[in-house]
Amino acid sequence: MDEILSLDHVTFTYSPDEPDIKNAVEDVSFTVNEGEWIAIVGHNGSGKSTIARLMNGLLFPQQGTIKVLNQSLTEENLWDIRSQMGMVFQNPDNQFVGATVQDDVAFALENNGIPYEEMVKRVHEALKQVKMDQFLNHEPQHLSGGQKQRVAIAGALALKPKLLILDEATSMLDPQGRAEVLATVQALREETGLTVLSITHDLEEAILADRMLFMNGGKKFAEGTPSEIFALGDQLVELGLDLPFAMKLTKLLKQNGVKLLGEHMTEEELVNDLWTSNFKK
Ligand SMILES: Nc1ncnc2c1ncn2[C@@H]1O[C@H](COP(=O)(O)OP(=O)(O)OP(=O)(O)O)[C@@H](O)[C@H]1O
Repeated sequence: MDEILSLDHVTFTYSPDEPDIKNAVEDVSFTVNEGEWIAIVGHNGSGKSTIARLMNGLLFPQQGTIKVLNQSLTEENLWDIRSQMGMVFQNPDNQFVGATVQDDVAFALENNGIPYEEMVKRVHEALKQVKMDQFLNHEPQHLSGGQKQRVAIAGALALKPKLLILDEATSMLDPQGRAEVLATVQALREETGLTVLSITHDLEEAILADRMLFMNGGKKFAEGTPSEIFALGDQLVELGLDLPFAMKLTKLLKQNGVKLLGEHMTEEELVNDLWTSNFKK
């Protein structure tokens, strides 16, 4: 599998002249391979946003290396490397630059000097991929939060990035908007094999990833599949993370003597187990 991004023993401090202040990111290594969805989780101050800024070249580490497509990220190749990464941020209202949906998606293409016909084609394709092609001429203020984030994803996709980074991209949305955005990302992965890195507080989002990195106090506390990470159970809670709803309910049901075969991360799995273990004849 091709490596898209890697951090190798990366350490960063916002206060290099003050050794008493803890590093924001300390000795963190991980790799994102082509086609994977990696989720970085952790409570406030655990270093997630700093990692996002480091990956995007807004900050440079004091120690360690960051590679994108096997190229070390430096001030010289920053713009070239950035163009390979599509980023979607937290606030849907801060990301719109165009007066209409299509202007917005076209904006970065225009800045990158993409010829007009190619630009029109890419805008249509990208909006179709996020199922917003019927909104071409809509004004952003008339869209829901979920729709705005889908347009932001289209804006990133139009540049044909190697990696889509979602930086708390669902955290300001209502449950419906969040579900819409996550379904869009899942569909894109199935249809195009898109590589995704999401930075999130939302464990329901992290469950969808192939692998999770759990940050604590600037360090990588654990890395594994969602099942491996959630198997840490109470340790996660002690370190400030809430467990997914289905896991909490499974625990309570078991404590109350309800027969269940396993632990469950999703409501669907839990319902299936409840049904087979208790009602199915
Ligand atoms: N601009 C800054 N200047 C100085 N210290 C900072 C700055 N930004 C973050 N920090 C510190 O770096 C550490 C990691 O913060 P970071 O914002 O990366 O964590 P986070 O996991 O993204 O938190 P949150 O979920 O609240 O955004 C914290 O101790 C934080 O106080």
